This record gives sequence, C-alpha cells and structure tokens, in this order.
Amino acid sequence: MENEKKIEQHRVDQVVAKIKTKLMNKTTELNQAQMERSAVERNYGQNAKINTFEIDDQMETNAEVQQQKQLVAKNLQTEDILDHQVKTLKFLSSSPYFGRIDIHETGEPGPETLYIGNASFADEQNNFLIYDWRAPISSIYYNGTLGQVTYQTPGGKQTAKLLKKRQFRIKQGQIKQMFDTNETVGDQLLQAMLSEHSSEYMQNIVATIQQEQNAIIRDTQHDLLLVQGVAGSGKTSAALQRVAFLLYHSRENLKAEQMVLFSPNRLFSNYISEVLPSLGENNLRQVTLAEFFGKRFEGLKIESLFTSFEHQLVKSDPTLDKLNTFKQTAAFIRQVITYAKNLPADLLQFVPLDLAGRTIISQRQIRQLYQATPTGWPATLRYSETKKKLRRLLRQKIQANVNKDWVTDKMQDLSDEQIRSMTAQLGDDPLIIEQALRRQIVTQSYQPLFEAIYNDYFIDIYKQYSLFLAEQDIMAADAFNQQLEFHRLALADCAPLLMLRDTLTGSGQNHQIKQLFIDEMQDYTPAQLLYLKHAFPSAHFTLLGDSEQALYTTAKSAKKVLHELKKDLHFKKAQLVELNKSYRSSQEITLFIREMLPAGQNIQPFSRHGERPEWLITSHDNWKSDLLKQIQSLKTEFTSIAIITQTAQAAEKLQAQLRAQLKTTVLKSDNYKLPDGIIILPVYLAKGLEFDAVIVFNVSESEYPESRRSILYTACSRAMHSLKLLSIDTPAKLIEQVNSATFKKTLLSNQVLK
Ligand SMILES: Nc1ncnc2c1ncn2[C@@H]1O[C@H](COP(=O)(O)OP(=O)(O)OP(=O)(O)O)[C@@H](O)[C@H]1O
Repeated sequence: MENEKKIEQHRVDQVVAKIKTKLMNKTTELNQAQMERSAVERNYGQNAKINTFEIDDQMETNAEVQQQKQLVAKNLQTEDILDHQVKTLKFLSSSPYFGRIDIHETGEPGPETLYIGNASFADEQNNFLIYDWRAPISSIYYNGTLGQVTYQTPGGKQTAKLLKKRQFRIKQGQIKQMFDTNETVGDQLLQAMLSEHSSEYMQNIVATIQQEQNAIIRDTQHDLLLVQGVAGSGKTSAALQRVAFLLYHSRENLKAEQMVLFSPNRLFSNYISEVLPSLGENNLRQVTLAEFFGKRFEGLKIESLFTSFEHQLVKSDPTLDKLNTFKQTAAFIRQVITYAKNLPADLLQFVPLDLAGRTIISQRQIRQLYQATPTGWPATLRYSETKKKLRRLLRQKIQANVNKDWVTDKMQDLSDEQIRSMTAQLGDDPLIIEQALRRQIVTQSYQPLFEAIYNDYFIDIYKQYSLFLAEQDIMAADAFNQQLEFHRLALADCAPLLMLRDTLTGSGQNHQIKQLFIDEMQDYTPAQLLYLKHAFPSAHFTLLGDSEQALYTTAKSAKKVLHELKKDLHFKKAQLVELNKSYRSSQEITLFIREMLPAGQNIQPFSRHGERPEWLITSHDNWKSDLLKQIQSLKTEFTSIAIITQTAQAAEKLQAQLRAQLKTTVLKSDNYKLPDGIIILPVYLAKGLEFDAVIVFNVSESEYPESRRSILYTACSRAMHSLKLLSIDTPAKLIEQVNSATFKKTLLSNQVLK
C-alpha cells in the first residue's frame, strides 16, 4: 500500500499543479473584470451627475445611463462566475478529490480510472481529471460494491464492472489517509470523520454519503419524498446535499431562489448555513414557520412553536386543548374551505374604503358590487370581479374629482420644479398640462385606496374567521377574539385563517418555488402542511422527520405518516425512505438512548466508541456543586458543552443559580449563533443541533414522567461523545426502565432511591 500511496500522491501533485495554474489564470481574469467594472462605475457616476434641464438632454442621458447600468450588470455577472470558479479551484487545490473508482463499462475495450471530488476539473485537452460527486457516473462510488453495478444516465441505465474503490483524505495537497474498500462507502473514512469534535457549522458529507442517504439525495422522480429517520441519521445532511444535487441536475431550470427550507429555528439556520457554500452552491432561502406566518399577518405577534409548547407545559386547559387539537387537523382546513366557498354574499365581512376619515366606497356599495357578479361563479372569481369593479369605481371617482376646488388648492401649492417633473413630455398646451396635473393629484391621493384593494383590505378576514369559529364553537371564537385584542395570534389559527383568506380572495399562492424542504416535519400539524401544499402549488416536497422526536404530538410509524400525508395532501408520486443508522452519537450513547423508545431496537448504532452515558443522582442540597464538578471535568476534554433543560424558564433559573461560580450563556429563540463556552438551552432550541458533551438537567420523575419520553430522547440524542443525565431527588422512572448495562449509574449524594 505504501508504494500505491506514493503513486497516488504523485497523481495528486500533478493534478494540484494543473489546478493551481488554472487558479492563477482565473484570478488574473477576475482582477481584470473587477478593474473594468470600477472603470465603468466611475464613468457611470459622472454621467449620472450631469445636471439636465432640457428634456432632450435628459432623455439622451437616461439612455446612456441605462446602457452603463446594463454594462455594470453584465460585468457583475461575469465577476460572479469568475469568483465562483476561483473559490472552487482554491478548494480543489487543497483537497482535489476523495474517491477513486476503477470501472469497466459494458461495451468499452478496457477499464478506466475516475477520481471523484467536490467539483469537476478538466485539463486543456478536456480530459476529466476529477468528476463532480453529482455526475451520474459518481453514483457508483456511493452505491456500488465491487462487481457488477448499474447507474442512471440521462440516456437510461448503464452497466459496468466495478474493479476497485478507494477513499482518500487529502489536506493541503497531501494524502493523509487512504483506504481500499469493498463496501459502499467504507467505515474507516466515516470513522475518521465522525470522531472529530463538533464544530460551529455543520459540515458537508459528500465524501462519505451512505447508500440509503444517496437514495434521498438523487431522487428526482417523486413529488413527495418523505424521510423518516432516527436521531442523528443524517436527514438534514442528506437534505442539504440533495439541494446541491438538484441544482446540479437541473442547472438550467432550477435556481437556489426557487427552493425554500422550513427550519426549526434561527440557530439551526445558522448552523447549516455553510454546507451549500462549501459545495460551491448558493444557499437556499430559509424560514421558520413563525416567520412565514409573521410576514402574512403584519402587526400581529404570532405565537411561536416553542411558546405554544411552553404554554402546553406550563398551563394546560383541557377545553381549549381539545379545540386546538381540532384546529390542527386537515379536516378543519377542509371545513374552512367549504365554508369560504359557500359563504352567502350577505355574510361576507366587507369593510368600507376610507380616506383621511372619509368613506369613499361604503360597505354597502362593495356588497352590491359583489352581489352583482353571477351567483353561479366560484367565490374567488366573484371576488376578483368585485376587485376589478372597485378599481373601476375608484377611477370614476378620480374623474369626478378632477375639477374640484381641493385639487385647485393642491395645484397651487406645487413648485415649478414639481410641475415640470410631473408634466415632462406633455408639450406646451396649458390646458392639457393642467388637466394632466389635476388627474395626477387626485390619483396620488387615492393611491392608498388602490393599495387597499390590491391587498384585500376591504374584507375583514379576522371577523370572518371569528364568525366561522363561532359556528363551530363560541368559546373558540371568544378565545381568538381575545388574542386579537392584544394583537396576538395563536399558531393554531394561522393556517386556517390564511386558507380562509386565500379561498375567498384567490390569493396567497407562490408558483415560483419548485422545491420545498421541511426539517423536523413531525412538529408540523396536518393543517399547516395542507396549507403549505396549497401555498406552494408547483413545489416538490421533501419532508424530513423523526416522530420519536415529536415534542408536541405523539409518535407514529413512518408508514402511517406517509399514509396520512398521501390522504390529506394528495401527492401523486410519494416515496418513503427510512434511515435507521445513527451517525451522530458514539455506539455507547446510541445503545443507551434507543432503550428509551418502545421500538428503539430498530436503531442501529455506528461503530464509533466512547464512554457509556452516566446517570448521576444527586440531592437537593448538593446538586449545584455536583453539577459544577461535572462541567469542570468535561471542560478538560471538550469545547462544545450544552446543558439541556425542558423550558426556557428552567434554563434561565439554572443560569442564575450557577452565576456566582460559572459563566454560562442561555440560548433564546431569537439567537442565531452558538456562542463559545458552556451553553444552557431548552430542548426545543436544541433541535437539529449537536454538541460534543451534553448534560440533561434535572431528570427527575416530576420533570420527565412517561409522557415526556420523546423530549428526553431528543435531549439525549444531541450528544456526540459524552452524555450525562443529572437527577435531583426522585429520579425519573424512564431511566430506571432502561437496560442498566447501557449506562453507568453514580450516586453522588446520600440519596435514597425508590
Ligand atoms: N454519511 C455521513 N458521513 C459523515 N457524517 C455523517 C453522515 N451522515 C450523517 N453524518 C453526521 O451525523 C450527524 C447527524 O447528522 P444530521 O444532523 O444530518 O442528522 P439528523 O437525522 O438530521 O439528526 P436529528 O434528527 O437528530 O437532528 C452530523 O454530524 C452529520 O455530519
């Protein structure tokens, strides 16, 4: 192997030399392009400053400025392309590839050797020295064991014989590790990757994508791809590599702007923000569900998923809980749609169009316009026809106002300069100029009304929804109205409200988005998913979740989740992929946490070893000093240490209790960056994240009764290398039920166990 390694290093040296030459050329081109653009911009700046008075001059200058602007835009585009090439080449010059396959394709005279890396690279004769990991042929690297293999190409299925598979770890142009493997992607490289300590940002996994993850990444057939995977099985990782794959696969008709990822919180958005750039792709848009709703209900404070969760934990009102549960179903949304479609005109909650305290178009007039539309038309058509008529009516009102005194008054207040800019290109006829001016003045003052019509402000959707709720249950309507008075909106009301608005007005759909991803989909209600399907009608959905980590609902089998989605959301081609192997945690941690779940034996640990998790039992008097000792000892080994509590209040309280002895940072839902040092955070904010060491705080029976099994599982599964559970006083039975061989139990104080 040593000799082989020398030969491979020699090739790496040759390839890197070629990459560096190209890098030099591209850097020069980039510098030139930047200089050219600065020159155009300087020139453009001077032209834009020319003071124009005569109309002819102004028009000429405008045309010139436009031309310059176009030139700058074109230069910027070239610069972007060059900049991207330079970045890719820089990366390749340090780490050109990670895989090699030797294959003999059916019908070809002899075998060939291909190297696979983050991006393709060809020499001047167009020989591919590196293949992009997303190229069709590269799938052999991820899917094939030695022997006969097949792979998809645009022209159909191809067969080949895989003769050799080799993995590399190359850094700064030097081969650090090299393995031959017969497996799909061998464990040795994966071992090395997973043993590393956690970092601030999630890393890409292109060198070690596993076969079942590859099925997620390369799927282009289905409009619903449902991924149900155990904690740490690489759902998020696979989803992000999938984005990169789709961008490569449909370079011509899919742009990063046409994709959106619904993520659990801002911390998570930041945590994953480096993955796509590290693969040479632009980031896709990320939004949390609360942000998405927030944009659609301006002026209202939307309850976040976490607040809703904390409310459930802190106070729980059985009657309201029941109502909220119904609001979360797809059946409820369907009821909203039926209501909106069949709403008689006299029940529509129109509001007058007012301007500066004066009603310009009354509620009665609006209703009459609506009633005048054919009753046989669907509600949305009647509504859009009403909108058209309202605009026409406004224009008539403008005409009727043109010669009114208030307009004459306003005209007299205008400066010569204002008049000139308002009437440019109208010729010299004073009569024409005056009429145009008057019309502009009225139109400008009526502008807010046009906007109100455009934005559907002439219908009070909140009142309408409250009436709908009252038809179901008067208490539900009261609760909703009460929230509204304080400018608040419960999360459970957002999707039905929007569906009501959209069904009445025919608005709210975004046809631009082609791919939509939802991470932690188990936290979405069927009502929300149904609304998102409606709001993004052209999108393919990739939904990633783990129902065992459902903090807000109960666990369901993957097949049941798929069945319900198909039934509720009407996808044509749905596919379920299940991931059972956990990569995040050491084998010892996985063996312990899977014991917490009734069906946990399906979870396969990855063979990376560490210490068994430790269950620490302390007393009410000594817990603080015991906890501090544990933290001190973890600090000697790890940099990323998290203490996970159940609620934000508990996190704050703990911080206050430790303050005198230890500096910690409590994470809140509006934090977007993980700070250094010891972190305290509530479990829902830890979703999707991982830490070298985790201490789950206060695992007592009162905090973690049987019903909070998922919460405890989610908290524990954030740990990569070290997991400790601290119980104060009465320990949780949930742990007592776990096979005692999977953890170490330590009595820190003279605590009497039940
Ligand atoms: N094929 C792989 N090669 C290398 N690392 C991997 C691979 N798959 C997953 N990992 C690593 O395992 C860890 C967990 O991955 P990820 O966060 O994507 O899992 P997840 O299923 O989304 O987890 P959770 O549901 O618990 O949030 C990450 O550190 C990721 O880099």
